[in-house]
Amino acid sequence: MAGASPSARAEVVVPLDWAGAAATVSSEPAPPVVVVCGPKNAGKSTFSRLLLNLLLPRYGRVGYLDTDVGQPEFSPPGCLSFHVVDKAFSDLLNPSLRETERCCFFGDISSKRDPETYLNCLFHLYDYFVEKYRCSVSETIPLIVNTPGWVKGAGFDMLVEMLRYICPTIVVQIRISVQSKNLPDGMFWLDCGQTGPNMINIDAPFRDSMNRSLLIQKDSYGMRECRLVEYFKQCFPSDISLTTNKELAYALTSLPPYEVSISDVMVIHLHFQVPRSEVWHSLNATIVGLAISCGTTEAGRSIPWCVGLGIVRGVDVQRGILYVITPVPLKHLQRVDLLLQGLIEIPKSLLQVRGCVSPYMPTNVLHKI
Ligand SMILES: Nc1ncnc2c1ncn2[C@@H]1O[C@H](COP(=O)(O)OP(=O)(O)OP(=O)(O)O)[C@@H](O)[C@H]1O
Repeated sequence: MAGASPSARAEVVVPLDWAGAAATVSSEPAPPVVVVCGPKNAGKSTFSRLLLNLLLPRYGRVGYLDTDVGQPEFSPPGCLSFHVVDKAFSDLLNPSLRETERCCFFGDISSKRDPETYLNCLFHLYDYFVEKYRCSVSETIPLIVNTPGWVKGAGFDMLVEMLRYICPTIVVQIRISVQSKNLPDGMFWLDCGQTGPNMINIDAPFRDSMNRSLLIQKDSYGMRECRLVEYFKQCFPSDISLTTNKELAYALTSLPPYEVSISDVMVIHLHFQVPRSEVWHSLNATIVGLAISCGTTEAGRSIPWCVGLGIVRGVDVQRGILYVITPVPLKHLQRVDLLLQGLIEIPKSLLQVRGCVSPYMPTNVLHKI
């Protein structure tokens, strides 16, 4: 299939080396821990989906560690998450929201701003996987770790840290024809002489007539917006038709919000500081991570688990109440004691609806409740 043109992209292309790599991984004697890495848009997510579909019939359940905060596979933007998947992908080309087993809200679309916290979230999720799915033979499941496409500079350093921590049994590296954009060949994260995992190199799926990789650029901004729109659509039963963003914006406006007493929650600003007197106002018309505080782990980390996202659609400082819209079920919300504010914004398409004053702006937030 080398030489396939990207115009065929409505259907997944499975080059021979991809099929071979997936077959090798799925025939490993023990459930593998596979890290998929390579430059941006090389096909890491697509290959990971293909691999997951191949592992499922044998294992029944496959763990998936979603580490790309810009374009997560199963969660809204800003999250790192761990999933146990038991249903194959019917669409290999597009991500789909699924319930997470564990999620950390990093609150930004790139790890650049705070690599240390990013890595701590990732290690925390991996520790969870190991504790729950590697300690007892009967529970053991394979794991796919799809990594971000930032493979140079600090992005490379983070990938090295990630690989050293996870110690995968297989690394699948996707390479493109511009060698300078690829990761180094071989076990680049290990010191000389150390033994490592099985390495498999495959090529990006599309090539031009000169055999150069053709990368399909994605509309990352648009995809993030869609992700958030899809996420907040879950506030409504699936049989309610919300085909346009305008319909969704109206529906969100008329949805009775949860009332959260300010005294019951603590606010953590993840990537900036806010003067004490402005903390509550700063939440208005923002997306927050709804999280549950936890004690410090054995590894010395205290990263709260996030149960989902919410839109703070109003703040009544005098009554000490926040008004929050979220699709998170009440049983999980009852345990939430932290609001994590990052830099994930309400999609513009929900804020700037023609013929409708934005439901989230401060002057207009409370009177419809
Ligand atoms: N085998 C394939 N067949 C058809 N389309 C593909 C294939 N692989 C990738 N694509 C398309 O190429 C684009 C990039 O692929 P993908 O999202 O899998 O790359 P990625 O390496 O995960 O990107 P990122 O670095 O942004 O996470 C997507 O639009 C995807 O649908």
